[in-house]
This record gives sequence, structure tokens and C-alpha cells, in this order.
Amino acid sequence: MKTLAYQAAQFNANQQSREINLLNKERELYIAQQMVKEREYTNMLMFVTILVGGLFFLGILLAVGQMQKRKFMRMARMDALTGILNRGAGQELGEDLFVQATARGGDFCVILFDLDLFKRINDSYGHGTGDWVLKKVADFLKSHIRNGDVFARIGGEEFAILLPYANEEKGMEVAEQCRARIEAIETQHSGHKFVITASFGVSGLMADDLSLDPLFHRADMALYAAKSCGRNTVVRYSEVLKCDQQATDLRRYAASTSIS
Ligand SMILES: Nc1nc2c(ncn2[C@@H]2O[C@H](COP(=O)(O)OP(=O)(O)OP(=O)(O)O)[C@@H](O)[C@H]2O)c(=O)[nH]1
Repeated sequence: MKTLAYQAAQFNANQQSREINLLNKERELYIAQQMVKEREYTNMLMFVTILVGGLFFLGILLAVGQMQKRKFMRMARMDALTGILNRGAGQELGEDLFVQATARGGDFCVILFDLDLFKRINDSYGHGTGDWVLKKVADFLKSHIRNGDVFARIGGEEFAILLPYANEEKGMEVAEQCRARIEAIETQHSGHKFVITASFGVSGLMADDLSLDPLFHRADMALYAAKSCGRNTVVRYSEVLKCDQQATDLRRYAASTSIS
């Protein structure tokens, strides 16, 4: 009887020990599973962080690329010295505005102006002063040009102002104001004291005009007349041909030039 009781106790003890072992193993398995889960979670977190970081970085790279592209495109349209539109950009924008304005039955006016005896300024005070003058003139007039109008440097010391929805009368008014502003520029900050002047040619829209070219051509002829009239003045094309001698000169000039 005693032996039986001993064997039963032994069996129970063994049973308990097996159960404890089993529980221990289950616990270890549970801990291992938790560790795997934690590692998976950490890996996923790292993956998501790297993905989000990568996408963010890519986004920044794309945004910077776009900004650089826009900056270069803007720079390609700007005249480096004066910061206003260059010839190509001015003409392109002008053509678009011309088409828009004339399609709606609106007027259009072209003003061309050229600084007077600019070579003399360069020769007397140096190219640095010449550059200062070009910048100053552009700065002075920029603020005076209406939003929606075009102001461009189209050559060395030659500029264009394009006025959509404006007739020749309005163009004359704007040109005269610009002429007076240029003449009033104080030059002592350049280190020298001298007077800056410019000659202006103005041409409004005519019935046969299908593009900006003829307006540019006529404004250029009026500018030529302004130079012949002694400079520092504004001449409109419609009055240029009233004088026979000027008309002959201008026809000769027009034949010898081709203004695009
Ligand atoms: N400093 C400077 N000079 C320039 C620039 N572009 C052109 N020029 C100079 O502008 C001068 C233009 O001279 P001209 O075409 O003889 O004309 P002008 O002396 O203004 O005479 P008119 O137009 O007849 O009144 C030249 O000496 C060019 O070298 C520039 O970006 N900077």
C-alpha cells in the first residue's frame, strides 16, 4: 500500500515537473514570439521611416529642382545688367499681348528709345559709369511702367516700352514722361556729374498691322527722326513724314535696315 502511495506521489511529482517544463517552454516560446513581433515592428517602423524620409527628401529635391528651373528660365528672360526683360523675352511677350489686344479690337503702341551720345559717356567716364547709367535708367523707369505693359532692353543702350490697349496719343504722353524722368536723373552718385538724355520714337497701331513688326519698324524710324532733330526729344511716326526731307531720309534709312 505504501509502495503504491509512493509511486502515485512520484507519478504526480513527475507529472507536475513535466507540466512545469511545458509551461516554461510555452513561456519561452511566448517571449520569443514577442521578441520576433517587436523586431518585426521595429523593422517596419524603420522601413516606414526610411520610406517617408526618402519620399520627403525626393520631394525636396524635386521642389529645389523646380525652383532652380524656374530661376534659370527667369534669368534667361532677363537682361543681366538692368534686370528688365531682354530683347527676345520682350518681343515674345509683346507679340502675345499684341494678339490679345488686337483680337479684342484694342489699340497698341510701341515706344523705342535710345540714350543719347552714350559712347561719349563711356569714353569720358569709363564703361563702369556707362553700366551705372543703363541700370539707373531702367530702375527709374521700371516703377513708372504700368502693370501689363512691357519694358525691355533690346540692344546696348536701346529700350522698348510696349503699351497694349493704348493709342499713339497715350504713347506720346508716356514717352514724354520717361524722357523728362531720364533727364532728371542725378548722376553724382556715379562719381561724375553729367546729364543723361534719350531720344524717343513712338508708333501706334495702324489698320494693316498684323504683327508687332511694322510698329517696331515705324517706331524705329521715328526714333531715327528724333536723333536727327537734335536728340532728347519724342517723335511720333505719324508726324515724321510731314517733312519731305525727313521722309526721304527715313525711306533711305528704312531701306537700309531690317528690324525684326
Ligand atoms: N557701358 C556699356 N556700354 C555699352 C553697353 N552696350 C553698348 N554700349 C556702348 O554704347 C555705345 C553706343 O554708341 P553709339 O551707337 O555710337 O550711340 P551713341 O553714342 O549713343 O550716339 P547716338 O545714339 O547717336 O546718340 C557704344 O560705345 C557701345 O560700346 C553696355 O552694356 N554697357
